Amino acid sequence: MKEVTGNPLFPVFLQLNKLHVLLVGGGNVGLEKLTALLGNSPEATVTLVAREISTDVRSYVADYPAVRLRERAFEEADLDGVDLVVVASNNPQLNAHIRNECRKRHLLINVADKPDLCDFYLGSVVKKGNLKLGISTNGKSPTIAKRIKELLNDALPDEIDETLTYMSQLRDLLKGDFNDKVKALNAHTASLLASKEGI
Ligand SMILES: C[C@@]1(CC(=O)O)C2=NC(=C\c3[nH]c(c(CCC(=O)O)c3CC(=O)O)Cc3[nH]c(c(CC(=O)O)c3CCC(=O)O)/C=C3\N/C(=C\2)[C@@H](CCC(=O)O)[C@]3(C)CC(=O)O)/[C@H]1CCC(=O)O
Ligand SMILES: NC(=O)c1ccc[n+]([C@@H]2O[C@H](COP(=O)([O-])OP(=O)(O)OC[C@H]3O[C@@H](n4cnc5c(N)ncnc54)[C@H](O)[C@@H]3O)[C@@H](O)[C@H]2O)c1
Repeated sequence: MKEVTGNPLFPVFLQLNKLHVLLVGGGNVGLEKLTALLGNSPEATVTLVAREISTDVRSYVADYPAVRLRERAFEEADLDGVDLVVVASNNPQLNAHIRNECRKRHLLINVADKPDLCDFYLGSVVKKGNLKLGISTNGKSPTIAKRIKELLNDALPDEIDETLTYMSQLRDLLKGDFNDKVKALNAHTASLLASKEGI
């Protein structure tokens, strides 16, 4: 069916542990974005460039050896060799400049709190072991995204990760062709929606 609601966002889950992220800005918002990146992908390579890097950022990255700090102004060469760009500076002209440079290089960019300058948004994240849910409100209300995260965090049992591990083992054990496997896996999980306890 054709999308008619005016929400064009396409969700993906990036293997950030294999990618190099440039983060520009080392203040409060820079720290928020850094926490979001490394909280999900502790092994991500992140280069943080900022004129001033806060002490909070410095103490946070102490546990992340793959983070490189560069305390200086942004330079265009910072975009060389990176896969993704996140900007959290307090300088609107700089934000717009980096956004334009990224467009020329076909690099995807997020400018914190500036939806018009973003190719992608960060989402609210629910994590239960191998289960990860990304929540977006299409930029309408990050506060509601946060509330939905809290709601789902409480609603989903922690044991769901055991179920995922069990299902993964079961999949490896199943014989037969692809269709038979899918049927068996569906049969095993058919009752899960019936009760929350079942998960
Ligand atoms: C999910 C999360 C991830 C993260 O930031 O890591 C995130 N914002 C979070 C929180 C949050 N941000 C703001 C508040 C204050 C309350 C409020 O203003 O609503 C709160 C709530 C709080 O902190 O309690 C301020 C704010 N944010 C944006 C604007 C501009 C605008 O809306 O126009 C303004 C106003 C700035 C101003 O007034 O100047 C824009 C964006 N923020 C997004 C993501 C993207 C859309 C995500 C979506 O579709 O839902 C988008 C479009 C771009 C982006 O930044 O990626 C994180 C959830 C934290 C969690 O899960 O706990
Ligand atoms: N702090 C918040 O909660 C909040 C909320 C909503 C919006 N914002 C907006 O987000 C932006 C960032 O907020 P913040 O609190 O992190 O600001 P901040 O002043 O703490 O940090 C800004 C960072 O940008 C860096 N920077 C500035 N010019 C630079 C350059 N040319 N090259 C490299 N780095 C440069 C600074 O050195 C600093 O590290 C601001 O525009 C602010 O208005 C902040």
